[in-house]
Amino acid sequence: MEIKKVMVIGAGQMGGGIAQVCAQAGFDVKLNDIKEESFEKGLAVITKNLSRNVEKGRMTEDEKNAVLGRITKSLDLQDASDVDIVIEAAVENMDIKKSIFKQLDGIAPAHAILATNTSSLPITEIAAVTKRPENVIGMHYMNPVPVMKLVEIIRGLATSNEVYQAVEDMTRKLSKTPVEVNDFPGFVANRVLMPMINEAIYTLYEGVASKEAIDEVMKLGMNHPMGPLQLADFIGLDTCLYIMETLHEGFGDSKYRPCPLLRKYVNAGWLGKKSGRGFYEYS
Ligand SMILES: CC(=O)CC(=O)SCCNC(=O)CCNC(=O)[C@H](O)C(C)(C)COP(=O)(O)OP(=O)(O)OC[C@H]1O[C@@H](n2cnc3c(N)ncnc32)[C@H](O)[C@@H]1OP(=O)(O)O
Ligand SMILES: NC(=O)C1=CN([C@@H]2O[C@H](COP(=O)(O)OP(=O)(O)OC[C@H]3O[C@@H](n4cnc5c(N)ncnc54)[C@H](OP(=O)(O)O)[C@@H]3O)[C@@H](O)[C@H]2O)C=CC1
Repeated sequence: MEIKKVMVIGAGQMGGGIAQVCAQAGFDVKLNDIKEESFEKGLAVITKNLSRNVEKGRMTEDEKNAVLGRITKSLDLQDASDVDIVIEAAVENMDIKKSIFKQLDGIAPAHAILATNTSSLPITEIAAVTKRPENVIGMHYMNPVPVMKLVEIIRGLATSNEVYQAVEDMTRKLSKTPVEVNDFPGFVANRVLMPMINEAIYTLYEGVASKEAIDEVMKLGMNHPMGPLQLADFIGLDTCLYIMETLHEGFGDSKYRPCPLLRKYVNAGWLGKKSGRGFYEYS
């Protein structure tokens, strides 16, 4: 199965990054969002990232323009009618993802792979709303996508070997490293990472230390590139909360209960870096 044409759904921090790395690897990419404004915002970030590559001498102006030329705007899911793979990176909400996959199933060609960048939601449940569960798979990129090497590839219960292989081959073409995991809430990355972030939030909530001190301990003591609260802001506090809820509900174990402070911040609209305020403030 050869993949040439790609559609990415959601032009946010992840969708924009996925579109960028696909276009850089030579794939034709349709970048879809519900709002034109969100598409433009996503494209502006991609342009800025590519311009930085030009400034650093890693790419010529012509190469940058060629990459941008491979990305086209889409505001309509009907544009999936001629693609080989769709990579969905809309918001982390099961109802929204199910609605998108149901529609895509009626639009995308029969051979097309329907992949999701979900950070935690069960692939098998998303696949079940389609008539092609064998073509549905998790393709979980890490943030920031242009920098991070890992793609966690998650097989749903019915995912075919051929589809798994095609997604693994595509991952290598993007110069990233695939790691295969099975379909359990949070997969591996967020099963391990997110309880640590949630515990750091509890540590702040219970007054054990200041936010700066908690981040400093983990950066200097464990050599993490970012402290857990800074990382939570970077990921998006809404996404962190959705992931904790998925773990809590999926395993039914109280050890995954989201910290009330995390919920409070999300309810306040403090979503982290993307909204200008989370544990820290951003200008
Ligand atoms: C929630 C999920 O489902 C899964 C997840 O993604 S969890 C999150 C996983 N990601 C992480 O844990 C990231 C942790 N943080 C880091 O690795 C680093 O802090 C970082 C790579 C983000 C920044 O690195 P840094 O050394 O502090 O900063 P900086 O020197 O500015 O950047 C390093 C490089 O990354 C690039 N970069 C940084 N942020 C970027 C972004 N948002 N987009 C594109 N490129 C970026 C910079 O241009 C720079 O490139 P060069 O060295 O080639 O010039
Ligand atoms: N943040 C992270 O570190 C990581 C996130 N993920 C996953 O990637 C996905 C996206 O996260 P992220 O990029 O951070 O989120 P963002 O909030 O940055 O982006 C989501 C984008 O999807 C758009 N969108 C919402 N609903 C639809 C829809 N029905 N159709 C098309 N576009 C839609 C939003 O538009 P608008 O703004 O107009 O509502 C927004 O542009 C989530 O599933 C998340 O769990 C995976 C790995 C890491």
